[in-house]
Amino acid sequence: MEKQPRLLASQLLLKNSLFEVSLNRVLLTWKEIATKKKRVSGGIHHPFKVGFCFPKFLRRDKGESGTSHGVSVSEILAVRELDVDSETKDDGRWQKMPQKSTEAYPYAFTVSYVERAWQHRWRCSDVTFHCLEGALCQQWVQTIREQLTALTSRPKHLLVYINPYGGKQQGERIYEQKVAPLFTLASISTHVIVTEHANHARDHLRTEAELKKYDGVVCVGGDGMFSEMVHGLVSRTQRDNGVDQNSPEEKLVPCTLRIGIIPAGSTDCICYATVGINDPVTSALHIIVGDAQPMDVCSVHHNNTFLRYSVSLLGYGFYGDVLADSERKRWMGPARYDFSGFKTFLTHHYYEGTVSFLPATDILGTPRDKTRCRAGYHQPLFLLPEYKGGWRVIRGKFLAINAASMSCACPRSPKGLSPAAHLADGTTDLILVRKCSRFNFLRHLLRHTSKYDQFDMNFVEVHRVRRFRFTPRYCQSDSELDLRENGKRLFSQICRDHPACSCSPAYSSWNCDGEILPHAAIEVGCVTTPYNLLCKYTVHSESI
Ligand SMILES: CCCCCCCCCCCCC/C=C/[C@@H](O)[C@H](CO)NC(=O)CCCCCCCCCCCCCCC
Ligand SMILES: Nc1ncnc2c1ncn2[C@@H]1O[C@H](COP(=O)(O)OP(=O)(O)OP(=O)(O)O)[C@@H](O)[C@H]1O
Ligand SMILES: [Ca+2]
Repeated sequence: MEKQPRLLASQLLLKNSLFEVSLNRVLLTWKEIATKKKRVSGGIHHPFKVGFCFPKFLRRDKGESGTSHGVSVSEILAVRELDVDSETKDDGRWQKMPQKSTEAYPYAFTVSYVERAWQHRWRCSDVTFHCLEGALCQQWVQTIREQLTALTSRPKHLLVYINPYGGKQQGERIYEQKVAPLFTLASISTHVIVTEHANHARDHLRTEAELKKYDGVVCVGGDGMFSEMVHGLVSRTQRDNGVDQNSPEEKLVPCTLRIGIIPAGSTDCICYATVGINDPVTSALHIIVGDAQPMDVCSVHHNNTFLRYSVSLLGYGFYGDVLADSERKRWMGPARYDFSGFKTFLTHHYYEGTVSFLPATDILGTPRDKTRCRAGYHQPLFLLPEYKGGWRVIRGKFLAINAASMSCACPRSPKGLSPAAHLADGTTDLILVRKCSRFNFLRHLLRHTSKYDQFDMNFVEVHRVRRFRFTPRYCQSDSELDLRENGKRLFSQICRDHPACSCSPAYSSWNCDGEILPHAAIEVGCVTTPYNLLCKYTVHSESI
């Protein structure tokens, strides 16, 4: 790294030890100055004692002159002057300073910063430096504040929507107890809306919200809430730019606001697959430091009519049936998916139809790669010079047809439905699971929870695609495809007509990021758009 000119350097007291503290445009570092007489009790205050990974750029070396630490300026959350008198009043957190030290260093300031903890978790940590003079203390506070103000990617005003009914119905509590205090610490002003009904956030964003006042929007909830935000923002942007959403060929205009997710849902796959963990504090800290990550958005059409956008899973067959069944059991909370998953596994329905897809031949990388794409760990993608290939058509009987635009990693399956899917490459991984025995399907499902390859089975195939279409076999006319009206009627008719069909219904439903689509025949196009999530790392993908 290029050597940066020093902005400030002083000898300051940290707990009972003297440190050489230095600030440049990139790093704040503090290094213990060796003294003959070592401090007797308490140990120096250092936040990384208990085996944590170090923050970005942080080093802790123990050379001749003692321990040294560093934190990236981009991961400093706040700095504030401290009332030393109140600090030394024992609040259980700070130890009383020896009389000699407080007398000599009566001024202090505290720096709050991101500490990288275990398994992708981030935590907020504090370090307090004591100064000899008030002017020096103020100079440090002012200089660090100036550095933070210069970080233009950080949000200052956020519009927050809380779904009080998502997941375990803890959205409001999670926000008030874990997130709001961090936003206050980082001087972020918020306008908070607790939603009163489904689609409240979507409609407010689409029509009413004064978006100019905000640097980003935040949803506290699950994948369904995130989907509401995407629909509200994307629809508004297309309307404002005269883009016809009903045309499958139209290019989406990216919107300028970023969306942050505070996970408080049942699956939280969008948060988990991007950040690596579904942890509200981690997400809040990513939002504060202004991290961003573009992501793929698939638009789903039926007969030249726009249905929905999808950013994670479009699933027909197994995941569609699990969702349809689980919606009636919302009262069970997140456990509804396990219950309906078990039930759907036992019913073992397959669905006949035709899948046509346009393979993504102009990129390197396949769904069978061993690489993992999370924000911050992005594998660079390369454009191949020439685009070749046309549509491919596969007919068959499928237990599941899944299109994963990202890995879809979640606590149930930490590697996800398609572990090597990229976040922002304009493709989706199309996974076809053909009719097989219950035992084999169970083996396939179990592999989502282990290191074994779920695609390495002769009834499973996976293709990285730019577009795909699905037409169910018993699709007689387009008007007939309103599932809610015709699904049941067709089911009984087909069972009468095809006694060997094991009573599999003609249609399943599409699970589109946790919402049921009203049609079985769909056309899907995938594009990369900079709908940045605020809760991500800063590294941008080489998106196409
Ligand atoms: C035997 C254990 C096998 C476990 C296999 C686990 C694979 C789990 C893969 C999860 C993929 C989630 C994709 C994300 C979808 C989200 O856009 C959506 C909205 O939040 N969530 C769901 O649709 C929620 C979908 C939830 C699906 C849960 C499926 C549970 C299957 C349980 C099968 C039990 C068989 C037991 C036989 C003895
Ligand atoms: N105030 C509300 N009352 C009822 N439903 C709401 C309200 N606000 C939002 N919703 C709807 O609740 C549904 C579920 O929300 P959410 O995605 O937050 O939780 P989840 O379904 O439990 O989690 P996941 O999607 O991660 O599985 C969404 O479809 C959303 O439209
Ligand atoms: Ca993708």
